[in-house]
Amino acid sequence: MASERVDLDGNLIKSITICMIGAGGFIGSHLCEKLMSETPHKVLAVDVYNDKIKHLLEPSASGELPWADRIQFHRLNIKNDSRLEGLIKMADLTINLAAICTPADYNTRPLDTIYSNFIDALPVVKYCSENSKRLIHFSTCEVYGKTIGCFLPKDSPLRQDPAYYVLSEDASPCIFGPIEKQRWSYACAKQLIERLIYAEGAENGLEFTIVRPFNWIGPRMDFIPGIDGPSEGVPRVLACFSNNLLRREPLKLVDGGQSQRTFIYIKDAIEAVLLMIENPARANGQIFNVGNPNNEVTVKQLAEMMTQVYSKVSGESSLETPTIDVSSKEFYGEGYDDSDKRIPDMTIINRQLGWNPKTSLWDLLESTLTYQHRTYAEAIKKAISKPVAS
Ligand SMILES: NC(=O)c1ccc[n+]([C@@H]2O[C@H](COP(=O)([O-])OP(=O)(O)OC[C@H]3O[C@@H](n4cnc5c(N)ncnc54)[C@H](O)[C@@H]3O)[C@@H](O)[C@H]2O)c1
Ligand SMILES: O=C(O)[C@H]1O[C@H](OP(=O)(O)OP(=O)(O)OC[C@H]2O[C@@H](n3ccc(=O)[nH]c3=O)[C@H](O)[C@@H]2O)[C@H](O)[C@@H](O)[C@@H]1O
Repeated sequence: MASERVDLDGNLIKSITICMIGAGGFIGSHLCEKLMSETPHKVLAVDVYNDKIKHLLEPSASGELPWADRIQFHRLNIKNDSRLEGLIKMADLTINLAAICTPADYNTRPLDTIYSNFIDALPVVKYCSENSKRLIHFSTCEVYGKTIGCFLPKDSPLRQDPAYYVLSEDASPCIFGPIEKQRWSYACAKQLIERLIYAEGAENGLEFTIVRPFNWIGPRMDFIPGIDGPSEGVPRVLACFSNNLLRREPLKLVDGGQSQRTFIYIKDAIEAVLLMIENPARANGQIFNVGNPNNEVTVKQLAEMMTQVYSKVSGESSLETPTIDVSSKEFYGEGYDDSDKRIPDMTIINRQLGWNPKTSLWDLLESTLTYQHRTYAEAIKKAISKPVAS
């Protein structure tokens, strides 16, 4: 099967070795799964954790692990480990996913956020450039910040004009709030590393691709507080709302849940990444939005849909008051701010890779919440029934 695979231009795809940094996270775990089950490529998986890829590293009960010789886990922190350059040299391609990327951290741990997203990524870029290795770097749709439209008067008809809100890689400006709104520490660090990578390409010939994910969601995203993550931790919205539904608590709508997002199923997004990996001639030198413009909702609508879907998959009735409003200051603390709306322009990824997302929001929530229920419902029940220590 594997030897007959061809790229978008009809050329045979050669097997390569990929150094994947942050392979133990949400996106990394899905990308490793895809590479193991559908391609002949080898992965040097780098992370400080491997819980989310354990099933790919250890034989199942039947003793089978068909890709055992194609994936190796290297537990290391890229902040301070001299083995990193050796791993990048051994690989044909490096994919960097490592980052602090949960909004609750941006305003409360701004230094860690900036170091993680800019300083810690510097050696990765440097080693790729010096050793003439290809780099796929994960940035974010947050580099666009706010839309131009949100600065127009509330009743301006221009707010309905896509020119004022669709986010295009080669045309949209990056609009952040003031420095005291530390929310933007993440977006700003990601923007600077994008500019550095772009400059390495322009001045030193680095072969790079930059990915800007737009709210990729699915199984294994983040953690459920108190079950497989800290009780006081605040994950991204999918896990926050899943946690509320599992515990039969109202879902918290930050500032009324009026912000808009487009959500894409992780499995659709991973197809796009695989196309980038296997079509370097079409992906090098490009910045790609990867999202699903058809799946736009306000956060409030997301909460309502998740409540309905969870009721269907769990068989439990929903609460009489399924949501409550909470201020951003109360929920995230001082210095929070928000992106108002995020619609990706798909022109470049369509043209270069012919890729389009497939899964509707309802369908992706149904498979994701089925997973959440199956994985966590029992553990939550046990945790809730434990007597609280006095
Ligand atoms: N999930 C999304 O929708 C989304 C959206 C925009 C951008 N991104 C970007 O994609 C990348 C991956 O996101 P994710 O959702 O998989 O996040 P994640 O937190 O699940 O994964 C990141 C992984 O990187 C590892 N890591 C962090 N610092 C490290 C270090 N110093 N050394 C070694 N490993 C380290 C973490 O342990 C974690 O496993 C990030 O760069 C993020 O900014 C993701
Ligand atoms: O996923 C992305 O594309 C990018 O955006 C995310 O940022 P954001 O979408 O703001 O993060 P979420 O935590 O998923 O929040 C989405 C929205 O839901 C709201 N929210 C979150 C949690 C909650 O319980 N209630 C609630 O109303 C937030 O205020 C925000 O408006 C993160 O910054 C990154 O993972 C990533 O770079």
